[in-house]
Amino acid sequence: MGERRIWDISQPVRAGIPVWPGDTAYAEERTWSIGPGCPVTVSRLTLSSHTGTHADAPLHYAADGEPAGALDLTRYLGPALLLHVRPGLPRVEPAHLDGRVPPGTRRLLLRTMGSFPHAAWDSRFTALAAETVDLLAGLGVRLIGVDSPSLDPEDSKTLDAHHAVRRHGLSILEGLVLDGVPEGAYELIALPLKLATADAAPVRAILRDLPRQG
Ligand SMILES: Nc1ccccc1C(=O)C[C@H](N)C(=O)O
Ligand SMILES: [Zn+2]
Ligand SMILES: [Zn+2]
Repeated sequence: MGERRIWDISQPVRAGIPVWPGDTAYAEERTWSIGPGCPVTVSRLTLSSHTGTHADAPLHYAADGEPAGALDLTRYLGPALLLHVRPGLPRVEPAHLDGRVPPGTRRLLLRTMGSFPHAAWDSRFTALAAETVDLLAGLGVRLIGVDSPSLDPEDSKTLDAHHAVRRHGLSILEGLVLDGVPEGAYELIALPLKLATADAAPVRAILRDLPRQG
């Protein structure tokens, strides 16, 4: 039985990782370094709750929303469908997914980029129309994952897509790296760090090919 391929769909978190304009830059300082009388390397990490590939908690977009430590883990582990949409769209509209999401799809990942902008922040990322969130919830989708850094446009003040997610009680992954991953069905594993009271948490997101039938 061959090993099932693992697709690493996570951003490398490192000094200089592009972050949301004005957000906390990632920093890593050595608080201990291996040397005479010191057997270890230890680091202090400074980062935003939304650094890299992460899961939003409802607390991020609702003051009374649950924090990252309370997220339902079943959302972040299990069968998922990956679909590509044309790069450069301002928003994914219902028509872009017409007939492509089988009813009963629980986890839907959308690749909206031609290639992930690892080197620099790109403000022109693709958002989701609130109507698309409504459509997906109606089909049974319970987790939406995107390569974009947000479900809403960078300058949004109303967060229409996030609030549609809130209304339907859906889960969110943002900042996925989906370059080179073909459309299709996979097993998603992307468990949020148990940051008990935070508004979001980093994940190590991977896809695994499904077991061969028969
Ligand atoms: N750091 C921020 C500061 C202000 C407003 C948004 C952000 C975000 O990171 C967006 C977030 N990833 C989101 O879930 O939409
Ligand atoms: Zn976020
Ligand atoms: Zn978000």
